[in-house]
Amino acid sequence: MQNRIKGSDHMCFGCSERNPIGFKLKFTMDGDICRTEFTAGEEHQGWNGYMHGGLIAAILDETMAWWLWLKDISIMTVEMTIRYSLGVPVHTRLRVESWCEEEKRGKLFHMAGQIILPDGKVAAKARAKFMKIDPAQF
Ligand SMILES: CCCCCCCC(=O)SCCNC(=O)CCNC(=O)[C@H](O)C(C)(C)COP(=O)(O)OP(=O)(O)OC[C@H]1O[C@@H](n2cnc3c(N)ncnc32)[C@H](O)[C@@H]1OP(=O)(O)O
Repeated sequence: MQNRIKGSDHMCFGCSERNPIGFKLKFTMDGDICRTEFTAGEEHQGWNGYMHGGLIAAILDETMAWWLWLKDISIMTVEMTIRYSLGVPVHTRLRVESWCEEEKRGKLFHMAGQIILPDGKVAAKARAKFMKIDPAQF
């Protein structure tokens, strides 16, 4: 899976440059925080003017996953909850960040992530568990 994710033929909805309908997110590690930025368009709406909640979940999922991928840890999401505190407006530059809260036996990672509006308010916060997997099995 690692090669498929990082190789030139991967089609990940979150991060592939080749996926025509994907987010095409790019990630950097800033100390122990994984960061990306995103601006939602009309096509990402749920309620008029606001981003769809399922797509917000996808961005948070991807950003938490990349904290682990950037450390060469192959994982899959096994659980996620999200607190949606504020609507996420379209056509607005969003900051997204993730971090690790706890690692259990090197196999289960308790992660967190959040979407921050330009005024610094947290619009959505996720907590999720990621399980280490053997990439050869996928
Ligand atoms: C660049 C990266 C982008 C990637 C995209 C972003 C990430 C994603 O969205 S991944 C896609 C969504 N996730 C999935 O499709 C995962 C589907 N799940 C699976 O395939 C399997 O459950 C898999 C492979 C992860 C684990 O299967 P398996 O090895 O059989 O695990 P299983 O035996 O059930 O559990 C192993 C251990 O973890 C524990 N566990 C499982 N789930 C949880 C959980 N949610 N919380 C706590 N513990 C858990 C089990 O209790 C068990 O514990 P123990 O070893 O002590 O008995």
